Amino acid sequence: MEQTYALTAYIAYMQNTAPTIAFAAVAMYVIYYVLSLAVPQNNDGGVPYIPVYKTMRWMMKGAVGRYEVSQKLDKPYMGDAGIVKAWMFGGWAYKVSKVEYARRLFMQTDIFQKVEIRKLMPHNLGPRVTGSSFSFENGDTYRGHRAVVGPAFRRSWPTQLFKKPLLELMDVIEHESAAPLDVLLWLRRGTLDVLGHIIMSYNFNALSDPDNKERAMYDSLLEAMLHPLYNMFPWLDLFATGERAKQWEYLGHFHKFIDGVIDERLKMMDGKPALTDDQRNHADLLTLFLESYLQSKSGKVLDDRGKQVTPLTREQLRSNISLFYVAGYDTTANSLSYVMLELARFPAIQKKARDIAIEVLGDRKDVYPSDEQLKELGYMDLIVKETLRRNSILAEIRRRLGAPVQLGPYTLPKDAVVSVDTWAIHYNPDYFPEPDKFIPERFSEDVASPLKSSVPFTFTPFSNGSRQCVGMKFSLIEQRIAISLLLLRFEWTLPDDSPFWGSTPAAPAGLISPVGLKIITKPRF
Ligand code: HEM
Repeated sequence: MEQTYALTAYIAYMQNTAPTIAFAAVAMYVIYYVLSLAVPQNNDGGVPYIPVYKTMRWMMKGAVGRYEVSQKLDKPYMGDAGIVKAWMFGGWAYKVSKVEYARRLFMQTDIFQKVEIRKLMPHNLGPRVTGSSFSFENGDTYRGHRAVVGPAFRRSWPTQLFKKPLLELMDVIEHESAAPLDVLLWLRRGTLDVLGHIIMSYNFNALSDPDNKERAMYDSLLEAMLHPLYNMFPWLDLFATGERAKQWEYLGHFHKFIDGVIDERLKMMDGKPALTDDQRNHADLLTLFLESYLQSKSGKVLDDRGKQVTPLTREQLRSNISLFYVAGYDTTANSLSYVMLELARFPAIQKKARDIAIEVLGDRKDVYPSDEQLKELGYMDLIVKETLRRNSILAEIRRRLGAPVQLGPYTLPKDAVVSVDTWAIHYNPDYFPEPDKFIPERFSEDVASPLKSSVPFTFTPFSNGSRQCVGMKFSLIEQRIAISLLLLRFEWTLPDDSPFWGSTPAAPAGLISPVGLKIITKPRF
């Protein structure tokens, strides 16, 4: 009887206290976890670090601007070390701002390897979009992808390829010019229509049909990929609900959509004779990519070391096409938005550029550059370069260490994630004198140009070395044409009360874009 009583008392005691014990255990674990985040292990020789709560606070601030983050958060912690570590992708990652460290990251590709982001964040939605595509592979797998994907980008880019969507963009901007233009919105739609056309002759109708389902899904997916909170704590995707759960569904739709286009094109191309040079000049990227894929199936494609390439799987074909969209869409739209912003802030440079466009193309509404005329519009490239120096779209160019690396007094451990901090370098007065000034001529080939930048590996909006952006030429040509047309068709300025006169609100990380930018556009004809 006594024993039964003791047992009942013990069970009652446990029932009352078990939740408390469990809660205490969880709380202790959380405290331990937070502390372990806050103080990184010193296994690198004492690289300075940014406390987690500070990074979190800045990430949660919304559109504060990358310049502010760089100057007020990164710079003070980095000091003279030229390196700092901060919490990202669920762990501590390094950022470097010394040109010597950056040079090694770009050139020593055997050690500074591309981050295979699917392995780093296995539960996260972002890496599923671009899957096993060549941007996230290393070694032989990368070489195989590159051999098949490369020819689609190593081609001429006739101006006619861009004509229809870019002229449509100008007409839409004219139509919208009664009120200040939501620059990012319309340039994103315009560049998506260019991309759809050039990648796989698909018309998203992003300019003419704002409700297009594919575009809306695709925009939402991109937003999901770059969400700072999910990139800081990737495991949150295990508990995706609401909008995030919907974005997981969009991923399935998007993959199915790309698969459908590939199937149809393969059916059309399989067994057909090889393309002529003229057909190749006017073909879309998908055609060139699949031509090369079909050749790899007959064992005709060799990588840069002369090794026969294993044909890509269907999933890899789809992943590479998805990558072209992800890599080429917002990057160019954001860059063009910043060009409009900088030329609004600096009307004398806008006028100089317009005079050049008029001299080359004539002062009429209905002009469009020929391939020959495009060569004479090189000043637009200087504007794009200076714009990208001041507003680098990819704030960080990231690698993972295949072996321990000595950088100055520090030894970074194998597997550490290291990135080049483009904003810190682009605003360093040792590399770019008077960095706050907007001076396109610093990128001129003329040695007498003022404040010329001449230190190698310091201007890297498109990265550097063998992993430099493959779409750079394509993007520069698209921007050269778009800027010339904008200058001919419009004059533009910032509203008097625009916050962009004094600062540049933008997302603090990920792809940098001028959030909320409005510009007054005045048609010239
Ligand atoms: C202003 C526009 C653009 C900017 C600023 C930009 C910037 C970059 C940067 C910084 C990289 C990273 C390379 C690295 O990790 O070292 C990259 C890679 C890449 N970009 Fe671009 N990009 C732009 C436009 C485009 C366009 C239009 C396309 C294609 C349609 C494109 C396709 C790619 C691809 C496929 C890669 C992966 C290359 C590799 O991993 O080897 N990009 N880009």
